[in-house]
Amino acid sequence: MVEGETFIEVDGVEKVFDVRRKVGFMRRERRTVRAVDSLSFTVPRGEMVGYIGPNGAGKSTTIKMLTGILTPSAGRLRVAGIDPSRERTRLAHRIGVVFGQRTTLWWDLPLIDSYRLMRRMYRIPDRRYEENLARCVELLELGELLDVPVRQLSLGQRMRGDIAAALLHDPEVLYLDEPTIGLDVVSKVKVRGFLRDLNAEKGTTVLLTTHDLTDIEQLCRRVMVIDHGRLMYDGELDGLHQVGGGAVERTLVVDLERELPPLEIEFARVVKVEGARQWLAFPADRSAAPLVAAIAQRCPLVDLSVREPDIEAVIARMYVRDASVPGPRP
Ligand SMILES: Nc1ncnc2c1ncn2[C@@H]1O[C@H](COP(=O)(O)OP(=O)(O)OP(=O)(O)O)[C@@H](O)[C@H]1O
Repeated sequence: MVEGETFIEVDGVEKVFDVRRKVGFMRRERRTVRAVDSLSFTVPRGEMVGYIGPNGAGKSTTIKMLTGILTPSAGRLRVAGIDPSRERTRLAHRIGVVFGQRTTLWWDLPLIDSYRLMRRMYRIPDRRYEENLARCVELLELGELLDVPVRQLSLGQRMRGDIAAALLHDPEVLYLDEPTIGLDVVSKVKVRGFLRDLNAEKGTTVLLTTHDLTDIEQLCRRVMVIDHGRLMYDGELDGLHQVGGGAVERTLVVDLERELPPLEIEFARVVKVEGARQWLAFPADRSAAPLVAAIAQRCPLVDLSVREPDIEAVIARMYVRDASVPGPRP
């Protein structure tokens, strides 16, 4: 398969769960949940795509079908030409998965022991294992952590350890489910930088699920939005920002040296004031730097932070959008 060729193919895929719920002492009610509904998209080899949506939208279910953990109720699914649920083991050698909220590492063992076990499980040739491990250790700064039991690692360290584990066998595609959840700013920057380099150097196809729009902004040109199991949007991130007729906003929170009336600054508006603290909303596609500079000219700043719009806010806007919004790609 060559670069640019379709690597992931999802065609009219559905996933319906049968759920039984206890409603009385003896009675159980049966109902079905359509977690994924008429889902179709393709991803070419080497692309990094954001896959976003509110809680319960169907993202994890999609990823589980792409890895072969779940079988679709209907439709056709192929990854590298393989039907995941039929040939899960064969596919496992070609994919890597990171679930941010769970670890694939052995909790009580030092990190390096998990890697050694994976080397055996995937039968990774010695040279490839050594090279990939060395690369991950260097770029993800794992050197000091290799002999530490996983349970003693911080969340950010553990996440970097998990990403390395998913890459030791050189997967052609990496599924990332919330890889930066709960990480501090420094760890987020490290993880994003690593993923960007991985994609650029190795051409790894990446499907990234996240609630953090900055992950998407910094890594993906294309974004797919899913809600109630259906694809609501598939296109450039910039297009998503315009959805709903107005750009999504970020918020600059400033602690001023003294209390002031709401600041009046071009392209920003004060949305809240509490003592010397003010919240200024500004378009998400503009830099905060000139805004900070303009405020600092009026009053010295004690502290500041920028809050990103969350995915829910972006999607909420999609429901009030006009008919001109681009729909799913053909
Ligand atoms: N094994 C299951 N049995 C029954 N219902 C399920 C199962 N797995 C998922 N669901 C339901 O399917 C829907 C989609 O769930 P899914 O976990 O795919 O959403 P998600 O977009 O990943 O959400 P989140 O952002 O909260 O992780 C939800 O209504 C969920 O309750």
